[in-house]
Amino acid sequence: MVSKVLLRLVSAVNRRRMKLLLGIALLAYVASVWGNFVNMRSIQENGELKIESKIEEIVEPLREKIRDLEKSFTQKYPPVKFLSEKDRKRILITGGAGFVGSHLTDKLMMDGHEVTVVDNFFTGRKRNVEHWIGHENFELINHDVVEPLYIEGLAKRVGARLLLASTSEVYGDPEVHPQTEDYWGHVNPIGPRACYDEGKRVAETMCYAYMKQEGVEVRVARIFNTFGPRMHMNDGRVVSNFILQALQGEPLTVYGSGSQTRAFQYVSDLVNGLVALMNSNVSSPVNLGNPEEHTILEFAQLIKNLVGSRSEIQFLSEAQDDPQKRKPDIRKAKLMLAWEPVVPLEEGLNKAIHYFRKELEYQANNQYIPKPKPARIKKGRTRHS
Ligand SMILES: O=c1ccn([C@@H]2O[C@H](COP(=O)(O)OP(=O)(O)O[C@H]3OC[C@@H](O)[C@H](O)[C@H]3O)[C@@H](O)[C@H]2O)c(=O)[nH]1
Repeated sequence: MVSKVLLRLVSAVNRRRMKLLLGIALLAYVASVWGNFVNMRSIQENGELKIESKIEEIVEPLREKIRDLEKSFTQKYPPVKFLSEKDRKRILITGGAGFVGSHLTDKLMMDGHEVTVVDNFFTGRKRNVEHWIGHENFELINHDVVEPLYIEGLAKRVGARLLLASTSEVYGDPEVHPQTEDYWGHVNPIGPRACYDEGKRVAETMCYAYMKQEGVEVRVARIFNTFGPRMHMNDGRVVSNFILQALQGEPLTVYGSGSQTRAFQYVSDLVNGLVALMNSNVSSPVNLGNPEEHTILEFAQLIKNLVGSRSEIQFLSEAQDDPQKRKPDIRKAKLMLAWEPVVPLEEGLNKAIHYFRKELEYQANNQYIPKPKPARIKKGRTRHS
C-alpha cells in the first residue's frame, strides 16, 4: 500500500519532470529552428546583396554602352549639303586626320561629298575627325600607305584626279624672291632638311611621270607655311612653339637673329585653295600661301602680345640650311583659280591661340602637360606639309 502510494508519487513527479523536460526540449528545438532560419535569412540576404552587386558590375558598362549608342544615334553632325549622285564625289584623303587633312575633310564633308580618311595616326588624331564618325558619308581607315590599300582608291582604275600636297620647301633656301612656280629651287641635297625637301621634290617628279605614262590627272599644290587649330602641339614648328611658350610663360625661342622671313596663311584659306585647284584645269604646280611676309622676330613679338604673355624672347643658334627668305608669288593662283587668302594674320592667330589654350586645359585634365619642343638644330625631322 505504502509502496503503491510512493510509486504514484514518483511517477507523478516524473510526469511533471518529463513534461518540463519535453517543454524545454520543444523550446530548444523552436529556438534552434528559429536560429537557423534567421541565419539562413542573413546568409540569403548577404548572398542576394553579393549577386546584386555582381549584376550591377556587369550591367553598368552595358548601360554606359547603351547611353553612348543613344548619343551617337542622336549626335548632331555639322551641317552637310545635299548633293545629287552625279555631283557627289567619292574622295580619299591620306592623312585626313592630321592638321590640314582634317580641315579638308570638314570642307568636303560639308560640301556633301563622300570622304574616306586613311591615316596611320602617327601625327594625325582621331579627335580631329571624331565629329564625323558614324556619318553615312564618312569612313575612317587606320592604315599606313606604305602598304597597298585594296579599295577603289586607285586613281588610275577609277579615273580619279590626284592631288599632291607639295611644299614651298621644294624651293630650298631660295635665291629668287618671292618664289614663282617656275623657279627650280635651291636645295642642299645632303643637308639636314634634304629628306623632307627632296622627298617632296621626287613626289612631284613621280606625279608628273605618272601623269605622262598613265594619263592620270594630277594637281600639285606647293603649300607655304600654314597654321591654325589642330596643328600638332609638339612638332617643333614656329607657330606651335611660340604659342605654347607664350601660354606657358616660357621664353620664345628664336633661332638665329630672327631676321629670316616667312609668310603665314590660315588653314581655311589653304583648304579653299586646294578645292579650287582640284576643280580647275591647272595640272602644273601652283603656290598656295599668304604673301604677307614677316620676320620671325616680328612674329614672336606679335604672338607674345596677342597671348598677353610676359615671356622673354630668347635667341638660340641658327638652324642649318634654314631658308632666309620665303614669300609666295600667288599671281598664278589668283589668275587661274580666282583664289587668294582672305583671313587676316591676327584673326587667324587668335583662333589658333584659343585652340591651344583649350588643348592645354584638356591635357591638364588628362594629366599630361606638353612642353614645347626644346630648341633643336634642324636634323632632317620627318614632317608633313
Ligand atoms: O621655335 C622655333 C621654331 C622655328 N623657328 C624659325 O621659324 C622659321 C619657320 O620654321 P618652321 O619650322 O615653322 O617652318 P619652316 O619654314 O622651316 O618649314 C615649313 O615650310 C613649309 C612646310 O612645308 C613645312 O612643313 C613647314 O614646316 C624658321 O626660320 C625657323 O628657324 C624659330 O625661330 N623658333
